[in-house]
Amino acid sequence: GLIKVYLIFWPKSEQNLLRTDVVTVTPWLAPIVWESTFDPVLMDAIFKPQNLTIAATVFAVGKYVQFLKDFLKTSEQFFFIGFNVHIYVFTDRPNDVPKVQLVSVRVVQSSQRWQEISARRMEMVHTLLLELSDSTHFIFCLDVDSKFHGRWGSESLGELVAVVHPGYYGNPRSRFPFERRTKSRAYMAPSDGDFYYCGGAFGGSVDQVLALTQTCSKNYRDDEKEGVEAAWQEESHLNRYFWENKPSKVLSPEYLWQDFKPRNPEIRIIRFSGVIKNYAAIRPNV
Ligand SMILES: CC(=O)N[C@H]1[C@@H](OP(=O)(O)OP(=O)(O)OC[C@H]2O[C@@H](n3ccc(=O)[nH]c3=O)[C@H](O)[C@@H]2O)O[C@H](CO)[C@H](O)[C@@H]1O
Ligand SMILES: [Mn+2]
Repeated sequence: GLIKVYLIFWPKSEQNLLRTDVVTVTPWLAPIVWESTFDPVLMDAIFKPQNLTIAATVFAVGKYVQFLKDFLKTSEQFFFIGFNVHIYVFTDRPNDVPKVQLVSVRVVQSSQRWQEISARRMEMVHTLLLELSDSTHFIFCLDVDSKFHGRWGSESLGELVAVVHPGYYGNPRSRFPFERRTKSRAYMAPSDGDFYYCGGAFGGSVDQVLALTQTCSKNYRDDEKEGVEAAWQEESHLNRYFWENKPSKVLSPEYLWQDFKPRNPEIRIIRFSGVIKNYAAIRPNV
């Protein structure tokens, strides 16, 4: 009797599975994943027998192909080790894609504007997912200008998964860079919003990400027809989507840090991080 009650309150190692310095659950009871809130061995023991296939999409258009080598190399070290992983690389320079197993290359058009390259990812991911729905269980859509530095695994799986943007999580909600103009379909009122999520990493089940990419790409296109481009392109539409459709799991900024930022004390591990880059040298426009 007593010992079982004790175990319910203090599973396994009480020091390890407890974080009191950060918020670990949302007001709609979705977990927020931080180091030491989960047991990686236990998570893998639950998910590995399910024989899941995990897809990741990454766009490397124009000069961004230079980031592929490190992205792919580090994904082999840290991303869903021991799972069936398939990476889909979208590029206009297929000959520059490093030869790595389980990578598929899809040729896409470039654009004169980085904003369009970034924003059009949504509809291309949507098209891909229509083909993958039978063979793939979960998908993550990731920025290419980044490297893995630590485990990113089964603890991140969920129906609809958002990553808290590393740049704003200490700010009051009113300072989140949501789209504030009512003429955009990404509009968020001053009191709206839970977290500010990043466009550089999100995911979920194939069905959920199909719905997300359909809505976000349609809203981006419909805005475009009216001459409107949201403040942070698809990231703005993504944030509006997650406001209306709450993520079932939220990943902490451990899952997308930025190399130029000093590591805050609550960040005990950096799993994935954007590299420092010279925007003027690599983007088609500034
Ligand atoms: C940390 C984070 O969440 N970053 C977001 C932020 O970007 P960043 O400043 O990190 O944007 P970025 O330059 O990495 O562009 C986003 C992604 O688009 C692709 N790309 C872009 C330009 C190009 O010439 N070729 C190319 O392939 C590439 O996969 C890149 O990783 O703002 C962007 C604005 O829309 C996106 O929301 C990014 O996801
Ligand atoms: Mn990026």
